[in-house]
Amino acid sequence: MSEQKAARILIVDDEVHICRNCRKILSKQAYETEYVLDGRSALEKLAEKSYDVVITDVKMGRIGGTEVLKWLRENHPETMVIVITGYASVSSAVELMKTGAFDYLPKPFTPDELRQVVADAVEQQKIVRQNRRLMQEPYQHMPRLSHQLIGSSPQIRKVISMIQKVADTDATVLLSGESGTGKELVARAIHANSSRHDKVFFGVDCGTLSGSLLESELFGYRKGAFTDAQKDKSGIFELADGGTVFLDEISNTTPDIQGKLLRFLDTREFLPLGDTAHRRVDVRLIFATNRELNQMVAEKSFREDFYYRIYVYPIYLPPLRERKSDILPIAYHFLGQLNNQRGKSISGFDPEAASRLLNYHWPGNVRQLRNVIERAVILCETDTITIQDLPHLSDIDDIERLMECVPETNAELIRIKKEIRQKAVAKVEKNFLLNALEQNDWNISRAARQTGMQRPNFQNLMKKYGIRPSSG
Ligand SMILES: Nc1ncnc2c1ncn2[C@@H]1O[C@H](COP(=O)(O)OP(=O)(O)OP(=O)(O)O)[C@@H](O)[C@H]1O
Repeated sequence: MSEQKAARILIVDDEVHICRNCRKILSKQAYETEYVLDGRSALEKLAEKSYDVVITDVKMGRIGGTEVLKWLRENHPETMVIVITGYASVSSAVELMKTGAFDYLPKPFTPDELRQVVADAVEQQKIVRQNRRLMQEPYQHMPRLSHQLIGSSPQIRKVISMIQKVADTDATVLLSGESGTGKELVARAIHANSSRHDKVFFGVDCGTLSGSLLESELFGYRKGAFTDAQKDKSGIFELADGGTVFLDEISNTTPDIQGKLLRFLDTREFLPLGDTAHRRVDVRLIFATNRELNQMVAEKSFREDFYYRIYVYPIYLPPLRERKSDILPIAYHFLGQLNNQRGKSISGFDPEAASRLLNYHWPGNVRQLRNVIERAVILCETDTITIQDLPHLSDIDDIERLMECVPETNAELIRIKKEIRQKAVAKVEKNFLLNALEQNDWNISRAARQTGMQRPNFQNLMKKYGIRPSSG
């Protein structure tokens, strides 16, 4: 089912007003809904066509929710089942969850509760489907993309289309995005798809070279230009004649270098240190930054004239957490590579591991994803990666990594503070719930009472963190 199309939902309940109400609430969400009033009709419908989510009452005549669930588990294991139960029969709902229901809704429930549980089920189902597809045919499902750029989110499609449009021009490109989002990969893709593809591609990390060293690396020097210049040395621009030079971390250059690059961009001429004759070369330039250059211009820490000269064709690489649908395809891509490298034949991720990958924050973006998969491939002893093989994706690691961040802007500071707060609170709330439940043999009422919290609130908190009674 495509992401645009709404999910198809079947409601099964012998109380017609419940069916109608559910239908009314869910139709507003652009879901396609149908209802039937008994288990037998439900099984007939389910045999006719497939549904993404089935919401079923437990007790209904001869064929109840248990039978519907059992039939679905055997025949359509990917359909998510939500069980509606009367308060008294919560324990049977819990039993049903142990046999594979996605969640349960105690009666009476509010429209918001229904919407939330259905949205969660639809989301979970997407993950399960995408994961299964990728597990069965990892490569056939990869769209054909330029230069190994994996992903099919709208954002990555836009990047690819921008690469295709600009590659075969000589336009200067400015790539921006957080660390590890794929800026260098995009620079290489531009080069590989340009008429310069059989010429050299030079990547220069401006962040690691000091001003004078960077200058001599880029422009070269003549013997005697400075004390250590024992002989002439060609610079990168000269060596890259006909090709592409990728200048990474351009925000780290001095105003002096920026001025020289500005002149070079205007004329494609440069003067090696200690020389008197200008050289002219044919080089395409691609710049990258993980800082907000316009802000640096406003703060006068980046030259404005240079900024406008390089801001010709900007391409923004969004962080991985903002294009979640790319996570699993990229993960499977790395898994394939690493299987080959390490002589393993791991077929994929189990649903829980896939969910963890999808819901993680990925501060280090695709680079971090690759490292995580590499570690998982090393740790994995079966043919499927489980969360045991993803030990570093825990909340604590996440919080610690956030605490190491050095925000560069106020907006970033606010975002990071908010994330630390949310994750830390989530960690404490989960500890609180698990501790109370464990002390009370997973009896929710007793656990709630012991902590002094209302049972429904306690239960809502459990739901928020996906803590199910069956976990006990
Ligand atoms: N869409 C993608 N598909 C496949 N691999 C990707 C993708 N994006 C990034 N990668 C891989 O992720 C790693 C990091 O990417 P890259 O070095 O291009 O990031 P970057 O933005 O240049 O990082 P930095 O700012 O730290 O230099 C590389 O191994 C790269 O091949």
